[in-house]
Amino acid sequence: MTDFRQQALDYHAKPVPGKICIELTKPADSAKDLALAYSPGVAEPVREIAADPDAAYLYTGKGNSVAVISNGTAILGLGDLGPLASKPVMEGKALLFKRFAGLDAVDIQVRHRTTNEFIDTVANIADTFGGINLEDIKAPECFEIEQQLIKRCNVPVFHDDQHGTAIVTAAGMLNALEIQGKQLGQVTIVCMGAGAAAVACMELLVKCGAQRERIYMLDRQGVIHTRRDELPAHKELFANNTDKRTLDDVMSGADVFVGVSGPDVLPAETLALMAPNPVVFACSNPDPEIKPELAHQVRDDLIMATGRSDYPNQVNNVLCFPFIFRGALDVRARVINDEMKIAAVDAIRQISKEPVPDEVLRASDIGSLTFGKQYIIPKPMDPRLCQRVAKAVAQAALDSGASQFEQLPPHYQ
Ligand SMILES: O=C([O-])CC(=O)C(=O)O
Ligand SMILES: [Mg+2]
Repeated sequence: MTDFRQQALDYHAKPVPGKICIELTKPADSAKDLALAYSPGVAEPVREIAADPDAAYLYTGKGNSVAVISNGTAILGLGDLGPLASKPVMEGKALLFKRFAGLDAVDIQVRHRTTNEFIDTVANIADTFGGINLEDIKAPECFEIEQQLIKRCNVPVFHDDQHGTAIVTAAGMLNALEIQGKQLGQVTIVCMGAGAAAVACMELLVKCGAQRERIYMLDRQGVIHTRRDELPAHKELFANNTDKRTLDDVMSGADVFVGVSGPDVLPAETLALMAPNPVVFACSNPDPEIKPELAHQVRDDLIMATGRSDYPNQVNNVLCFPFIFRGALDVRARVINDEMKIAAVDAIRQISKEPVPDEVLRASDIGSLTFGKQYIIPKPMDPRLCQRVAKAVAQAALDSGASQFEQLPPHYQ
């Protein structure tokens, strides 16, 4: 374990500190090159953009760029550790944007006093980028922040921990339930955690057919029910009219557990209470709500997923955010709407049901992968994700009127 810690630190420190850098896309060797790149040549695109802001997509990197913006108030499942401490995660997101979707992401950490100050900061720089990916911002502020920024920005704004996590969770859940022979509309769901990811996951599952009355959400005080006082608006949405109060109460006979809370909060004895053939998504990062080894010891009929890459079934927003932005930016969508999110769910689901390319098996160091309990969702390095998810998202943007384009760009046709 210490060895892994050192490896992780060395990975980040050597040979140069950090995980990303900037590269030039144009020659900059001769005096002529510099005259074009900088003064006087640069004045020409300046005039074009001043006359028509859309010209920025033609003459600058705007259309291929995403800002990854955090204030460090909910870094993974680690908590509120401040803006600067979130930088490795935000650089990590930039690494993933580039590696999986060819997008140039810039990580930005914002220090602020009030929520409005954060909103103003992001709104004031948004035009620089093709899209804004909000990351690791705690609830309940994240809801207000995202809603205000969607209103104020001309480019798509997407809170990854809400919607990226929700899209991947919904895709994995629908596939897992299909394998277990259950219907989303009939299952009882326990959601441990009531933060950004929890609320968004449950909302998207409801849009996909889950029944709100069969969802039990828990925060640190236990089950969120209708007789609790002074619930914030986002918890009110999932206040259940029930006498059940504890995790054990709601886990008895439950079909699904979704953990988006913190490490080791699901005891083995509680897992044992679930209905036959349960689905357990323990998605807290980096440490899940229950260790897969322990879960499998307790029962052999479950489908288990975590947010980590070192276990089967990684339910992590990396399967979504690079591709949803790729699709959205490719058709210059103004927003990322529900139609685009559902299109991403369907595309991710479908890929895992098809034969897996050899390069994915090699990269995962696995001999074979077939749709089943150990493989409910594609691997992040599957090249089909970029082609298929981005295309589905782009098409949904066109069909739903979120894009100003009339047809898909040629590389999708
Ligand atoms: O970074 C990850 O692995 C997933 C994520 O967004 C989070 O846990 O906040
Ligand atoms: Mg996150």
